[in-house]
Amino acid sequence: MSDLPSLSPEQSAIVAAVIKRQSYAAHWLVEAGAGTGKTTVAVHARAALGGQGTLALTFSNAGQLRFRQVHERYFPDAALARDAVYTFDRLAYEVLCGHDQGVSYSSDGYFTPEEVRRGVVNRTGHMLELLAELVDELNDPWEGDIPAREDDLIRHLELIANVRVANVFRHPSMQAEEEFLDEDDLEQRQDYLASLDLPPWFYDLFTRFEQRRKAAYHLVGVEGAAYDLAGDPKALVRYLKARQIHTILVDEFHDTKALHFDLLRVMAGAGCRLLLIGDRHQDIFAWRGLKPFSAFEAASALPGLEVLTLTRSWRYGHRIARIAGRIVQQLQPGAAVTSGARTQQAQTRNTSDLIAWLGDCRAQGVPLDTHCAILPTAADCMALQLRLLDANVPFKPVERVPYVFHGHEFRLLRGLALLYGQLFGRLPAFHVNHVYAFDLLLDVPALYLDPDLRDTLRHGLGLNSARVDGQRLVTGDGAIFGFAVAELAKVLPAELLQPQAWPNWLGAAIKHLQLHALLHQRAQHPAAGRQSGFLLDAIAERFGQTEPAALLEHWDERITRFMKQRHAGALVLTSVLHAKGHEYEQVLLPCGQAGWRAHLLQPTAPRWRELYVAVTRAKAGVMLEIPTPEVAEKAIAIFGH
Ligand SMILES: Nc1ncnc2c1ncn2[C@@H]1O[C@H](COP(=O)(O)OP(=O)(O)OP(=O)(O)O)[C@@H](O)[C@H]1O
Repeated sequence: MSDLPSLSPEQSAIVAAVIKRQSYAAHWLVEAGAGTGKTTVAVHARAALGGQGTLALTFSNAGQLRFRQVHERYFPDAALARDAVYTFDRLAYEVLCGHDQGVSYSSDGYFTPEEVRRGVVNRTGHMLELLAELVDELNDPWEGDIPAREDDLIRHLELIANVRVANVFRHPSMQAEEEFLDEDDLEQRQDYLASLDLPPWFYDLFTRFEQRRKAAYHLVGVEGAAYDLAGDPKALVRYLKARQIHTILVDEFHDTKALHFDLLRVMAGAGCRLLLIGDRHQDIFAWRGLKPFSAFEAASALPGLEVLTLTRSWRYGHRIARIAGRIVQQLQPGAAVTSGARTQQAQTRNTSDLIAWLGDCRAQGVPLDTHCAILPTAADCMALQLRLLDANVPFKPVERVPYVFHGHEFRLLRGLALLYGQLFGRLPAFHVNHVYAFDLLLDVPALYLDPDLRDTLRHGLGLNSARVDGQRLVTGDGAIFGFAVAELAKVLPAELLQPQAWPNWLGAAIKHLQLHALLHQRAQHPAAGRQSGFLLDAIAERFGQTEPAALLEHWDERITRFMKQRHAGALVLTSVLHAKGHEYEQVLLPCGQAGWRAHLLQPTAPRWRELYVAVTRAKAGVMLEIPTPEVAEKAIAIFGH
């Protein structure tokens, strides 16, 4: 007998509604809290419809994977076809490339299978080349306003992707040609870009990049293909008709942005019924370049919409449900609450010092791999790693959260320690990591480094060589490296050439080289920029305690030891964005400078939503760190005593 849980009556009622209604005008919106079984219901609805003619869509790859996993769990004998569940972008790619059946659905047929085979579709590498050329041209008359190193270009591509999904540049005022705009119009356009945290040069970059990409006959690649499909809606209609698709299931509906909703409108217009499933309080995307968009409001205008709900969480019991409920009330007073089973064991605990508590667990041999520390940003995760390293607690960052010693903050400071050694002491023994740090320093704008000199230094160190398996073959030569550092030291601002004690010099260098501003500018969104600045300060504080040459040797030895010692019982570490869609036995919420402190002390709607997502990942327990009475006062209102 299967030990799988059967659907609850309210879950079954949704599945029944979807299969009973025959009207093509009808759509359903299932608005339900975290852990209520939204994905589970979507999977069952698909199965009940027989699979044929049904297409499931998610926003993220993680969501698509989760849909497949739940399907496999419940229906192990009915393998899910490749084209049964797609992300919006993957669907668009399939439609525009006619990949499956050798058919081109596109109106002008510009992506035939033959062309796809010949590689007209861009990989990120092509896009970067195109962008690098463009930035080079645009930068000439503007004296290099647009940052141009490779990781800057990658970030520009991300920004371009964000404004695509927000449909920012499909707005008529954005499309008008510059020469037809008067000064007021231009000013409005700039204000609008600034309101999305986009730099003034972004308009030119985006529009020209899109023109070139299209002229070069290139599709965006899978990521971002939805943008091209929205410009070619008939292709989508042809695809739906050819495959006789009549029902679209959208899981993670809360992540649907303006662009995706445009595609849903096209699908509804083509006669498809939509089943939209989401939790409005889990909408936590707030990247640069995204304008606010409520998928739920947009859905409410669909003709023949029936709104359904799920009221009980199956992930966690009543205690965690109560915390989640209090957060929801902050966001939407009077909103229906999601309940949790009274019988389900769930603990909500707190501690004044999470790291000390973890250290105790470790000392007692308690494995920590069922515990996941969730933090607001990746920079927060990296700052927490410093505390964990200090306390010798093993940890494992998951998804795309980097190790702190691979981050820009750490590398920039390593670079400063090298410069100090060169100027006033001795250069530490050569280590290849020094070269990566040096590479970042070369691009600090406040150094005003001559581009030719920068190129020569990079070339000497192998930093311009081609990548092999994502890595460059840098030159591991201490003599060349010493020469490069000496050259860079010569162009430092005068204030930094005066001898000063190490920690004071470090502080002065951070200030004169405007590293906080640099990190802010590099971050994907303002909160991440702030946290990145805090992280820089936290590392600087530790670096300031040891003389530079010994400092780097000490850290390299420490890092090597840590990497060797990682083992299965390590604490999982992730950011709230990456935790979405996942569940963990125990969720830990650190509240130091890196953590949820600002969310509790200065809450805003986006912060409440992030806290809600973090809390609702827990199956069996939530532990909150309460380091100060000030935090305690606010925390009690939400987390109880
Ligand atoms: N009827 C049920 N009986 C028992 N467990 C269930 C039931 N429905 C769902 N679950 C379990 O509850 C948990 C949450 O389910 P699911 O992931 O489908 O919820 P969700 O609403 O999509 O979550 P999220 O809001 O995080 O996206 C899973 O562990 C799932 O197996």
